[in-house]
Amino acid sequence: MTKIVIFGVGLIGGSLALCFKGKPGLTVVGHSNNPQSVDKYIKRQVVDHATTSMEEAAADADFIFLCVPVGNLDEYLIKLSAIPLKPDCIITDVGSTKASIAACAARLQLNRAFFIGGHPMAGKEKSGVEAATSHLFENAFYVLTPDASVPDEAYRKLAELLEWTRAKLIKVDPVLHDEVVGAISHLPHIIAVALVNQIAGYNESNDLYQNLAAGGFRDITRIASGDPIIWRDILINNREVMLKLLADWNREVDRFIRLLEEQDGDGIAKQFQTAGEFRSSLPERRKGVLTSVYELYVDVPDHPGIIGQITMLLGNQKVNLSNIHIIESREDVPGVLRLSFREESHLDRALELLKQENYTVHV
Ligand SMILES: NC(=O)C1=CN([C@@H]2O[C@H](COP(=O)(O)OP(=O)(O)OC[C@H]3O[C@@H](n4cnc5c(N)ncnc54)[C@H](O)[C@@H]3O)[C@@H](O)[C@H]2O)C=CC1
Ligand SMILES: O=C(O)C(=O)Cc1ccc(O)cc1
Repeated sequence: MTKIVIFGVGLIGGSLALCFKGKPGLTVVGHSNNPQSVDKYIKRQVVDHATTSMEEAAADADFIFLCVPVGNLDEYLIKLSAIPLKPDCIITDVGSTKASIAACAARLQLNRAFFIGGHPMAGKEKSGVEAATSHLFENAFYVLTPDASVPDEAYRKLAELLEWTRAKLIKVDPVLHDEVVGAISHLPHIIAVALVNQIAGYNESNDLYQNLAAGGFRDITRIASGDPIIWRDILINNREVMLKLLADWNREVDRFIRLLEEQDGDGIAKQFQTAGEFRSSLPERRKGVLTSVYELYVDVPDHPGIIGQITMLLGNQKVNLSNIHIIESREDVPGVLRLSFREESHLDRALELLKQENYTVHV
C-alpha cells in the first residue's frame, strides 16, 4: 500500500484526501493536534485513519502533504526533518506562497526524503474539512516548484499521484510564482476586503448601501470572505511582493483621480477599452484561481412554480445543479435565477435545454 499522510485536513487537505481515498493501492492518514478533529475526520470518512501523533503519521509514509496555514509550514518541515522517514519519501505542501518554504527546504537536511513545493490553484472562500470536495481541483492549475536537487523519479511519482486530482500540473520557479500569484490572487483579495470595508463604513450612517449591494457587489466581493488566519499568513509571508503591488495599485487609483479632476472623458473611456481588450484575451470559462463554479443566469417571469419547472427540466435530463440562487424577485420586474454547476458539460447542456424552452439565458 502507498501511504499518503495529510497534515491539516481542512478545505485543501480534506479535498486532497477525498481525491486519494478509496483509490487502488492508496491509504490516506490524517493528522491533527486536536483529538476532536481526528474523530471528525474519521466520522466524515475523509481519511482511512487519523492520529494526533506526528511520528505515527509520518512513519513509513510514501507521500506527506503539508496543508496547514502558510505561517506554520516551516515549523512542520523542520519537525519532519527530525523524524526518521521512509527513504525516498516525498514531502510536498499546498501553501499559497512558495518562495519561503522552498528556501526553508533548501536549508534543511531531510534524511533521504525530497521536498517538492506545491500550490493547487483552486479553492473557495469557505474553509475547514466541511467544505472539502473531491472535484475541487478538476481542470485547475496545480503549480509544482521542484528545485534542481529533486530527482526526476521523485517528481514523476508525485505527478503520477496528483493525476487523481485531475488538475493540470505546471512547473514554476517559486519566486516567480509569488510575484504572479501575488498579482492575480493576493492583490484582488486585498482590494475586495478594502472595498467591502469602505462600503461597510458608509453603511453605518445609512443601510441603503447594504440593501442595494445584494446583487453584483456581493458577487464581485465574494473573495473578501476568505478565512482571516489563512489570508493573514499569506499576505504577511508575501509582504515584499504585496508592498510593491500596492504601490502600483495606488498609481492606478491616482490615475482615475486625475482623469476625474480633469473631466477627461476620453481618458476614462480609454481605461475601459484597454481593460476590456486584455480581459477578453483571458481564457474563457477555464477554472482559474478566482472562480470555482460554472454559472449561468436565467431571466424568469415572476409566477408560482417557475423554479420547480426549471429544476425539473434539468433534473429530467440528468443535469446536476450544485447551487441555485434567486438574485431578484419583485412583483414589477422579471426575476433572475443563478444556476451553478460543477462541470462545464452540465452547464453547456443546461444552456441548450433552457434555450430550447425559450428562456432568456446569460453566461
Ligand atoms: N483556501 C483556499 O482556497 C486555498 C488555500 N491554499 C493553502 O492551503 C493551506 C490550507 O488552507 P485551507 O485548507 O483553505 O485552510 P483550512 O482552515 O480549511 O485548513 C487548515 C488546516 O490546518 C489546521 N491548522 C490551522 N492552524 C494550525 C496550526 N497552527 N497548526 C497546525 N494545524 C493548523 C486546521 O485544523 C485545518 O485542518 C494554506 O496554506 C493555504 O494558503 C491553497 C489553495 C487554495
Ligand atoms: O475563493 C477563491 O476563488 C480563491 O481565491 C481561492 C484561492 C485561495 C487561495 C489560493 O492560494 C488559491 C485559490
